[in-house]
Amino acid sequence: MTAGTAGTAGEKDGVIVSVTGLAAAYRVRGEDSPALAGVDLRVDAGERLGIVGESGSGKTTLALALGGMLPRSCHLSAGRIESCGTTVRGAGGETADAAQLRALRRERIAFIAQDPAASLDPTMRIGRQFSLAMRAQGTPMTDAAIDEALAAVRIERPDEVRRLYPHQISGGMAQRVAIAMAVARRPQLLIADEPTAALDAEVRTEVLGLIVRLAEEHRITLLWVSHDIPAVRRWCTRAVVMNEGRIVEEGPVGTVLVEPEHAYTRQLVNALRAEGTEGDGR
Ligand SMILES: Nc1ncnc2c1ncn2[C@@H]1O[C@H](COP(=O)(O)OP(=O)(O)OP(=O)(O)O)[C@@H](O)[C@H]1O
Ligand code: NI
Repeated sequence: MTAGTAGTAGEKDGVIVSVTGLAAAYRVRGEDSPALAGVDLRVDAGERLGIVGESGSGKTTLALALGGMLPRSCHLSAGRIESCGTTVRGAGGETADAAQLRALRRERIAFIAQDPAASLDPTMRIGRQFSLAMRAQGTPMTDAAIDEALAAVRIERPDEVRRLYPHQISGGMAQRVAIAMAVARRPQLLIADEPTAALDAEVRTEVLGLIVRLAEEHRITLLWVSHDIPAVRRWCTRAVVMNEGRIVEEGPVGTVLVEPEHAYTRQLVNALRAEGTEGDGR
């Protein structure tokens, strides 16, 4: 539905995301299964926000809602979402229209999903899909510029990689290509949902560091959904902890993920201490 009040609103200075009272549920076999139960979230320009919390706590649902990317089975029952100046959902339930959402996703938000293979077209050479994606958003890139973007994510011999199909490169390299494409679009907001879950530990650390470096370099606000608390602590500026569809704790990473107040967060952090996996931030 479109209403006069929805659409591209005058963005308040420096506020990239503003969510209030957001409630969402998935329709499963005719029953509503709640996923978000009243979420308030504000993200300012230049922040790197980590969203952590146990599986099923609503992280992905929240991330998708920001870009109006939820599947049809999920409906929003309350709340307001403003992303990069677009009212994705107004408080009265009015939503941005398809053209506004397309513009938002093409020009201002980029999404890096968990599975790199899924975000690349298996039938097209890397260079061609890179070039088509850039042309689609009205900022075409030369092959030389694409090579530069690939080199920036530490792909050696980018001119060769550009000529390959996705199945001819490793998962780690495919993920780097996906990151290079997302960053080349120069979005205001980059949403990464467990972008490295499919990678081994060594590559994961490198790729995460790359995303953060590129986000800083190009002043891209980063929203990063992760189970990796030490990595969020190392690379994000602020963290929110979700539990059962709510944000139960938020603040600077040095507080929330080191000396948490909430019992649930403390349990997460203590579990890491017991495993001995925290400490060096990897
Ligand atoms: N497509 C779907 N259909 C039905 N229910 C869903 C769907 N996607 C998510 N859910 C449910 O909504 C709730 C929130 O899920 P969500 O995927 O947002 O959690 P998450 O924090 O991202 O979990 P994870 O860490 O496992 O990715 C969960 O109860 C989940 O089972
Ligand atoms: Ni998820």
